[in-house]
Amino acid sequence: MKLNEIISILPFYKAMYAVEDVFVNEIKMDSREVNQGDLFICINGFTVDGHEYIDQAIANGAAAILVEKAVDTNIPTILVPDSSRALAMIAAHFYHYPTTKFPLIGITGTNGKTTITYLVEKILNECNWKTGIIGTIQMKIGNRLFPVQNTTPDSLFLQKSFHKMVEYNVDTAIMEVSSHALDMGRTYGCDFDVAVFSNLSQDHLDYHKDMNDYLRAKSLLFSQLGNTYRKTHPKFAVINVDDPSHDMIKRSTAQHIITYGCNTEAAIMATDVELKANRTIFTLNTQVGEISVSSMLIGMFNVYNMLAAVGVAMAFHIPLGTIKSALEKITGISGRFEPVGGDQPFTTIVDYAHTPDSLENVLQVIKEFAKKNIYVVVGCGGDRDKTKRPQMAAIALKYANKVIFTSDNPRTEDPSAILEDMVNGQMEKHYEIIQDRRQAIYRVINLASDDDVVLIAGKGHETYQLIGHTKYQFDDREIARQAILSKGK
Ligand SMILES: CC(=O)N[C@H]1[C@@H](OP(=O)(O)OP(=O)(O)OC[C@H]2O[C@@H](n3ccc(=O)[nH]c3=O)[C@H](O)[C@@H]2O)O[C@H](CO)[C@@H](O)[C@@H]1O[C@H](C)C(=O)N[C@@H](C)C(=O)N[C@H](CCC(=O)O)C(=O)O
Ligand SMILES: Nc1ncnc2c1ncn2[C@@H]1O[C@H](COP(=O)(O)OP(=O)(O)OP(=O)(O)O)[C@@H](O)[C@H]1O
Ligand SMILES: N[C@H](CCC[C@H](N)C(=O)O)C(=O)O
Ligand SMILES: [Mg+2]
Repeated sequence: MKLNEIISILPFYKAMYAVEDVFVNEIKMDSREVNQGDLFICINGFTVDGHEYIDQAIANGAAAILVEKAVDTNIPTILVPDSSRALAMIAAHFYHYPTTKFPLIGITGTNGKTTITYLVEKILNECNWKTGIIGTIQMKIGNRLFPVQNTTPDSLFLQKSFHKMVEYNVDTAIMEVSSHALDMGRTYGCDFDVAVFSNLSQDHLDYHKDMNDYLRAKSLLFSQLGNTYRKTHPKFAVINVDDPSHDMIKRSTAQHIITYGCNTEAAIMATDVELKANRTIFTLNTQVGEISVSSMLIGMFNVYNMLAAVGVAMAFHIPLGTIKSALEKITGISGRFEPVGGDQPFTTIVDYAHTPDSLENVLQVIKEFAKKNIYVVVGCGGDRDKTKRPQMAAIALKYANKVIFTSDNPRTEDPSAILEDMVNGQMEKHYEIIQDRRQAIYRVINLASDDDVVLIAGKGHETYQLIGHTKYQFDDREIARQAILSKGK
């Protein structure tokens, strides 16, 4: 695309050097990835300032650069007030507004986003729709998998990926939308058709200044819903009305609302809920009828996740029978309440609970069904909300007979300082601290005997441990399996 066509969508800019005949091959925001003929967009990040890498981008062959600070260059340079915003608009334009070509579903909330994404995928696949997914575990286009660095990647990665989805002819795309992404504008330029709100509880107070600010960020998905009119079908906000924050979310959108819940009157409700150790049965009540559902997903929180997915299905007029058959086929979601092992006389569960609310939810389910002792291995991530550390520790101690506190992803923090934040001031003392996560898992598996339940929380599907800036190969499920095999040898 020609540079002057790319910048034609920007309301304000100042161009230095002639831009008329410059052809742009690709858009890049990382100087290390720039190739001959690319447009390099300088982003002032949290760690470094992209403007510092202009020379490298030029040496790699950049045809032009876009900046938000005056710089001295000898190639076509575009100066804008805000290069992150410009990047989002330019990326959408460069890739021909891919999200106007299929319905886009965005899912936000503190817990349940990944789970709901895969439930929605299953329902849509049941209708033989081709789907694309972007979220915590990976990007998935049809059956092709791609790694992602963030739950919601930056605007350039997003628009490029949606373009791939158009090429693959997806019928719809489903994505998790994190509060960070909304706050940083990674989803500017996305044309959402359905937005889901699952719940709000404490997390990310390292980034958001308080819970109100966190909620404000979440609400941006709903104010962004339907702000373009390229698509003709109606837009929907799917909202959990049992969550105390639902009202603020409702007030953030001018679009149609589909409510769901169990305790408050809603368009979609679950009644006669039977929570069993290996199954969840409920009556699904909707405005088009009711049907019974028997799911292999465990726990009340998964009833809510299923209702959210039903809300999305309702926005697309998917028949109840199809929804039921999809929900009943799902055996589980990677790293979410995932059983490990098989023949051992105790139960081992790996779960991605890394917030106080999710840990409490999962432990409530385990408490309900555990016949004997409950053992928990848990830690907290470094460079993340410190205030959740003592809360998660207290929750683990409240439900478990013994807790092994260990490292999660310490990142750049001292692992022993994170553990100190967790245990400092705890009244209950039935815990051990084993910083090395592998040893902690071996210890807990050795402790377990007949009919006990072991919960290994926090890392779920993750296949690495991030210590300092290094990613080490690490998978809780793999280590737990090895520990079970070697137990008693
Ligand atoms: C705090 C934060 O969100 N940081 C994100 C941000 O990184 P950053 O601002 O530090 O980037 P930077 O390293 O300063 O680089 C600035 C610019 O210089 C460029 N650069 C850099 C080096 C170089 O040699 N040349 C060069 O051009 C970079 O490409 C970039 O354009 O931009 C990066 C690229 O988009 C993100 O990957 C990164 O997410 C980091 C990894 C992260 O951990 N983010 C977390 C907090 C996050 O966003 N989490 C939410 C999920 C939360 C949840 O749901 O629980 C998420 O959506 O993932
Ligand atoms: N609706 C829910 N309410 C509370 N806890 C939940 C809910 N759904 C799942 N959980 C718990 O939260 C954990 C994470 O679930 P999931 O990965 O679906 O959430 P997420 O919102 O995608 O998380 P992330 O913010 O890391 O992307 C699960 O392993 C489970 O312990
Ligand atoms: N999306 C969450 C994931 C946390 C997972 C946990 N294992 C950790 O590293 O803290 C975050 O980036 O805060
Ligand atoms: Mg997720």
